[in-house]
Amino acid sequence: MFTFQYILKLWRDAEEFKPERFLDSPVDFKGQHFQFIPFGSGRRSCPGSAFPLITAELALVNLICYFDFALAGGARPEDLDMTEAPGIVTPRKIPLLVVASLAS
Ligand code: HEM
Repeated sequence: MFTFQYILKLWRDAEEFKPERFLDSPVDFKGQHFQFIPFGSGRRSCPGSAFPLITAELALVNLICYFDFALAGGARPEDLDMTEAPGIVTPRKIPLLVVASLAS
């Protein structure tokens, strides 16, 4: 049974925003590594996973290409509170406020 406490043990500094933890990591999303299974695992895993992988990348690339982003109110990345709220899609407890401006 996956509990939040169990997941905290699987990741170092689990509650900190460290996307670089995935760089050069053997952990991937394809259902073999149970600490990270966004599309489930096994025979009932998501058959549609290819679609969001491509479209999410496309959307993200377009946002990064056309906008500059800054944290609202001059907040610093290291001060972000990454606490999660309960829910099916694991929302943030405190909303992330960013200011987007057209890239120069
Ligand atoms: C970011 C997008 C998506 C995420 C995170 C996601 C995630 C998941 C997860 C976690 C499951 C349950 C797997 C399990 O029970 O072990 C699932 C099942 C499923 N997903 Fe997705 N999914 C996404 C998009 C899609 C899309 C775009 C489609 C179809 C075009 C799709 C079709 C399905 C179907 C049919 C199942 C049921 C599979 C079964 O029970 O055999 N999903 N998905």
